[in-house]
Amino acid sequence: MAEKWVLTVTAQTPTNIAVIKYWGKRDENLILPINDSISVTLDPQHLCTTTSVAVSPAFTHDRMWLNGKEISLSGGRYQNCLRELRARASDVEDEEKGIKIAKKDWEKLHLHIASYNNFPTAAGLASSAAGFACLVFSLAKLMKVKEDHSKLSAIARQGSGSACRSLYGGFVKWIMGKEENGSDSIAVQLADEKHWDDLVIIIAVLSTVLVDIAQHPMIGIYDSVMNIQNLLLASVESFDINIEQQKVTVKGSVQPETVLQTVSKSGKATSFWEAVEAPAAPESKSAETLAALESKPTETPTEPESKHAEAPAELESKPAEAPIEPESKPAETPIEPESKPTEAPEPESKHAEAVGVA
Ligand SMILES: Nc1ncnc2c1ncn2[C@@H]1O[C@H](COP(=O)(O)OP(=O)(O)OP(=O)(O)O)[C@@H](O)[C@H]1O
Ligand SMILES: C[C@@](O)(CCOP(=O)(O)OP(=O)(O)O)CC(=O)O
Repeated sequence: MAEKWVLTVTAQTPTNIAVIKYWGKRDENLILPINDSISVTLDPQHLCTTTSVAVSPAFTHDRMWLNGKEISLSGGRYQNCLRELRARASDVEDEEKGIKIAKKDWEKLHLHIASYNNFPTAAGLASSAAGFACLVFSLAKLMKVKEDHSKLSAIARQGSGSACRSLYGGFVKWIMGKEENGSDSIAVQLADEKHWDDLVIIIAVLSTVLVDIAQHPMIGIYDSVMNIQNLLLASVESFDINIEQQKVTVKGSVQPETVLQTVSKSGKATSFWEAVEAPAAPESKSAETLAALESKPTETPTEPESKHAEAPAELESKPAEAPIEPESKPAETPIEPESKPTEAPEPESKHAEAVGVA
C-alpha cells in the first residue's frame, strides 16, 4: 500500500431543536431514551457542523480536532460510533489515484477528523447533535457504509441521543424503541423541510463585543461610549471602559458591525480589536464563516431562520493526495499525513476572537 495518499470526505450537518424533548435515558451506554421525541432540523446555512474525515496509511492513530483544538477520541461515545462504522465499512477503490482499501483494512487504518461548529459548542444549541450526526455521516461516506439513514441514525444516537434526529431535514421523530440492543431506537422523518416552509426559528445569543476607541482631542472615550449607547439604546446592556488600553467592552445583543459603524459616524478612528487566537477550520470557506462568527458573535443568532434544508449534505468526497498544505487550508492540518502524532495542529492566529473599534 502506498504511504502517501489521503482519502477525504467533507460533510455538513445542521443541528436540531426539540419541540417534544428527549429527557432521560433507560440505557446510558447505548443512549436509549425513555420517551419518543420530535424535533425540527435547522437550515444548515445557519447553524451547522462541518466535518472533514480522512484516512491514510501514514496516520498512526485516530485523532480528532474540534473547533481547531485536538480532543480525545477515547470516550465511549466516539468509540461506539467508530466501532459501529468500521464494522460496516466496504471495499473502497479510486483507480485514478491508485487507492485501494479492502473492507478488512479499515480495522487497521487510522482516521483524522476535523470538525467545526459555526455556532457555540456545549452551550445548549445541540452541538453534539450536529456534531455526531456529521461525524457518522461523513465517516459512512468515507468508508462506503451501505446503510440507510435510519441505521446511521442508530449509530449517531450512540454519540449523542439528539444526533439521530439531525440525519433528516424537516420534522423528525426519534422513536424510543423497545429492543435492549437499541436497534429499533431510530429517527424517522415526519415531514420534510418544505412542509412548513415559512416557519422561522430565532435563536438569540447574547455576546460580548470588544471595542477599541482611539482618544481624540475633542471627544473623549466616554462620549463615544454614550454615542453607542444612545444609538443602540435597549440592545446595549452594559459597558466596561479601559481608558489605558482604549478598549471598550460592550455587552448586549448588539451587532459588532453596527457598533463599528455607529462609532465611525462620530468621527472617531474605529477598528475591531486585533486577533487573539482562533482555531483552524475544516476548509477555507468554513474558516471564513468561523472567523465571521467568532469575531462577530452577535451575528450568529440574528438569522437562524429555519428554511429546513435537507440534512445532511456531503460537500466533497474527492480523494486528496498528501501532503495537504495546512497554511492555505487550515482545516486540513489534522489530515496531513506527515503531521507528527504528538503535535496538535497550530490554530490559525489571524482571526479575531473578540471584536473592537479604534
Ligand atoms: N462537531 C462536533 N463533532 C463531534 N463532537 C462534537 C461536536 N460538537 C460537539 N461535540 C461533542 O458534544 C459535546 C457537547 O455536547 P453538550 O450536550 O454538552 O452540548 P450541546 O449539545 O451543545 O448542548 P445541549 O445538549 O445542551 O443542547 C462536546 O463536548 C463534544 O464532545
Ligand atoms: C434537552 C435536549 O436538548 C436533550 C439534548 O441531549 P443530548 O442529545 O445532548 O444528550 P446526550 O444524549 O446525553 O448526548 C432535548 C432534546 O434535544 O430532545
